[in-house]
Amino acid sequence: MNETEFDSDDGFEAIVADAGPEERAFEAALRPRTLEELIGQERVREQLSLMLEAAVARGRTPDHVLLSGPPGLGKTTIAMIIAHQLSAPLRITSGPAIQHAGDLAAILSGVNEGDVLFIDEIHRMSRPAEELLYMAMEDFRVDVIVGKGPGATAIPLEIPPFTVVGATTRAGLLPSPLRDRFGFTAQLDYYDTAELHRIVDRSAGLLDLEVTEDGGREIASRSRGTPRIANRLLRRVRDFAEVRAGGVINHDVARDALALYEVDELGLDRLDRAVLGALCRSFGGGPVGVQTLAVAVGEERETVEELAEPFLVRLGFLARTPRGRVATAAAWRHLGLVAPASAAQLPLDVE
Ligand SMILES: Nc1ncnc2c1ncn2[C@@H]1O[C@H](COP(=O)(O)OP(=O)(O)OP(=O)(O)O)[C@@H](O)[C@H]1O
Ligand SMILES: [Mg+2]
Repeated sequence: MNETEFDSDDGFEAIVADAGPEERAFEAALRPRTLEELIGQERVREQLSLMLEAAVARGRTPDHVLLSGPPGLGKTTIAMIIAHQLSAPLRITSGPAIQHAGDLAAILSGVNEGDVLFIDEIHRMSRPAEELLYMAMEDFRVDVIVGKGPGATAIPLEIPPFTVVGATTRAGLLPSPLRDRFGFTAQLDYYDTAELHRIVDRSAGLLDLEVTEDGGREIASRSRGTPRIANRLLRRVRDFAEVRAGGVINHDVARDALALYEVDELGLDRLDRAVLGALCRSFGGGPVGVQTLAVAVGEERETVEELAEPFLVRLGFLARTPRGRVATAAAWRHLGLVAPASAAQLPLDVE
């Protein structure tokens, strides 16, 4: 095992980790405000634009919208755009904040006609709240149960027509009665390098940065198909360019800055490489249980499962098999190691 690669006391600043307040403000500043400003996701953009325009023309509230897809692809951004295009107020809540049906009833009783109610992480609502929500979405009327036991009474609550925009990273976890109440579902996909390049250029423009063509492409190609990561990398490269390179972001500056931050040419960060490194060097390429793997890199199991593995799986470097995690021959190659003859080749028989 190469200790220096991940045996460090400053922990992993995973490039996909949750943002702090400063990062969130930066993100908010770069959010496209209209459908025209949104880059990529052509089909979703066109479908939404049609639906919203039709609703406005008819003077009706549009269908409820469900946005699903991995983190950082634009769900919150699109929810805000929907309200903006409708010139409607946006009310924001989230699944974890709605644990009792009463929490939702309180929100619904404050809804005005035409409001857009954004429910982030909608798959994390409680069951009773989910049931109340889909009744509200369908009939614009719910019975709120007041009191308990034999004395409980149902008080009908009329809700003016409104639009729910739900966002989820796990559409599969939504019960189908709830999923069925959404007239429009958009599945967001990873962005290609050309789209990410346009996003980098747009952000650079907003931040008044000079980024050359090859500099922008270098950042885009290390962004893991994800706009949020493209913006994050741009931010780090900006610091480097300002302090060490006179401000201009060209190919070499982008490459050197990202090398400094340990983001490699495929976008793997230190955590990703630590996981792959442990898998290959300490466990001979697996199979090894995820818990054992997590201990080997000094991280929580959830961190490995949620932050590192999805991308490694997407790249075809790691497979989740019934017997544990397995490194593929491509993973060995990426680490500059010689794959043993037994190393898994894709496609694998997995789960
Ligand atoms: N299509 C796009 N064009 C330009 N920028 C985008 C696009 N999609 C996302 N972004 C940028 O990426 C950042 C993250 O997007 P957003 O917050 O909407 O992601 P999300 O899908 O809601 O993520 P999460 O699941 O973590 O909530 C935003 O700051 C936004 O500026
Ligand atoms: Mg979001």
